[in-house]
Amino acid sequence: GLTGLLGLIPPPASHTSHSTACKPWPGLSLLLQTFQPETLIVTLSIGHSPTVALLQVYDCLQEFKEKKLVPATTHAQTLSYEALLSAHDTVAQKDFEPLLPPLPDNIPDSEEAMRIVCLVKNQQPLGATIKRHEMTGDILVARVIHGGLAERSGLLYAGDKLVEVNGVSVEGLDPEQVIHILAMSRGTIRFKVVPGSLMGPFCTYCQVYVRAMTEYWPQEDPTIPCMDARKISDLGTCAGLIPSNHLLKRKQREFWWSQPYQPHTHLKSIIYKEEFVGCDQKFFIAGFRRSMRLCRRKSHLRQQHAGVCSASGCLSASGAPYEEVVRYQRRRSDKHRLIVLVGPSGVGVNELRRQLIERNPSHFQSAVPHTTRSKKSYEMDGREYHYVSKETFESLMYGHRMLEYGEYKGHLYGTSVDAVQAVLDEGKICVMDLEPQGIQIARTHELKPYVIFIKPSNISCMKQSRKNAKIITDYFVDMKFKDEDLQEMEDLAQKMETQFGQFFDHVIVNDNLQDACAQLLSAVQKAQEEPQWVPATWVSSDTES
Ligand SMILES: Nc1ncnc2c1ncn2[C@@H]1O[C@H](COP(=O)(O)OP(=O)(O)OP(=O)(O)O)[C@@H](O)[C@H]1O
Repeated sequence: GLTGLLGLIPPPASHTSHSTACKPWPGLSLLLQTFQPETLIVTLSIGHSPTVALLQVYDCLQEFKEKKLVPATTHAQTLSYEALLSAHDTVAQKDFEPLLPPLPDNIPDSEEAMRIVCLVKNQQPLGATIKRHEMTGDILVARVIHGGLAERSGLLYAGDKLVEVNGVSVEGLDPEQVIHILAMSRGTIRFKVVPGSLMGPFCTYCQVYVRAMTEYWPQEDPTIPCMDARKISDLGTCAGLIPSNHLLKRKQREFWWSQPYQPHTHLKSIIYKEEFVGCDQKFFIAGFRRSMRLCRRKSHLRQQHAGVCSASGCLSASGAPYEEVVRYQRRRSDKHRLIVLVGPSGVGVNELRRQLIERNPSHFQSAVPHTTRSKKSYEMDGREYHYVSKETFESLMYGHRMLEYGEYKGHLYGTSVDAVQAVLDEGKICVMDLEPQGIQIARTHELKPYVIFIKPSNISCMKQSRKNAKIITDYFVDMKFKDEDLQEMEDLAQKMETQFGQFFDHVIVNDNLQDACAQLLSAVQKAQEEPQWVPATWVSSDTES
């Protein structure tokens, strides 16, 4: 300002007699630089030399510096209204704020909880640190530094998830890469953020996501505090709960059956052998033996007749009607998630599993089951089965290390957690066939199962597609499907969906085999590579360990 300018100018040698001050004065050039030529022209036009004129300007400025600013109202009274309005309009039409880009018109529903934050960065740091969430891989605001730009804006909080910076998605980026984008940005920086659970001082709630574990009709519930809860009553869907004055806010995620149809035409025809010839070597697929499959089916039927799926068995692990869920993104260094295929007998679970493994046996694999029956001459321990004593088998059972087990013709068969872990430890994707009652046991943070329900298409379609299909039974190795088999399959599928639908991460209708196989491959890839909703306990257990 004025004080600063005058501070730079040394006072002239003879301050009082301007008329004699014709010798060089260092302040002269500074004044000349500061004032517009027109100002000097006005001064010169009243008949002074340039130096004297500038000295007069200097004196005026000194005098002005001492004056206090007074309110302009009294002076303004003498001005005309036109002059005042014109001054107002001139100021009002000026753009003092930075111009922000317009919001896009087509913001999807899923972005309802997103916030667009624009900060103007002028040579100063943002005053916030970021970190990568250990499990989800999200980039989060870690700390907002007191007094910094971010804090003063009141728009960014610790725990907020960064989605985009200046239109660039940060998904999959390292914090260092995001910092680089920020460092390179000048002027307005536009963030797209999802508010985190640690919200700022203006938000007193924290948001929790839950998955409905049972059907619920709020209209019939006299104790419901908020009718909006209706929106999360669909079995298996996830919703955000905000225990605040709004009580409940919907954040519906259509993640159950959202996989797009991707036709695939390069699948090989059906092969019924356990041994396959790969590019240059033979490989063996375990877990497809007839006794194992029949034992599994028998155990399912037995459990059905015994009504094993009690009300609480179908709810969450804690028996609650809702289960808290979080978004989980598998990191490249993490083990793969277990892929569980579930479906009514004969629907094609084993056919699909076999085709998937056959496509890439070095990537997909079955777990080798255990049995108490003795090894046959052509079998190898650890290839068809792990052959163990009844005592060993039972200790695995009672130690809750068996994901499924059953008895067939006096022998025990089952698949252990350790057998699945062995596949995952090799860096492969373990694909297993499980009766729905076993899903609860498999739902642990160590296996993080992704459950795919294989559903039959309608009976008339299946009559066509299953013309040459064969089912295995207790008495015949290969038997054609009868109409009642197809009907039974459809009925069982419906029951499974009703009782266990909350556990299904994805559903594939097995009509055309090649299409179903392509859908399976795509779902398995997404399960490993894209963020998915998982029980919150799976993620917190990992953080603690
Ligand atoms: N989409 C399809 N189109 C035609 N045939 C199919 C299709 N899916 C499966 N099949 C055939 O149906 C028969 C039964 O399939 P699969 O053996 O996979 O049944 P499953 O679901 O594993 O039942 P199980 O409980 O008996 O083991 C097989 O002959 C298989 O090739």
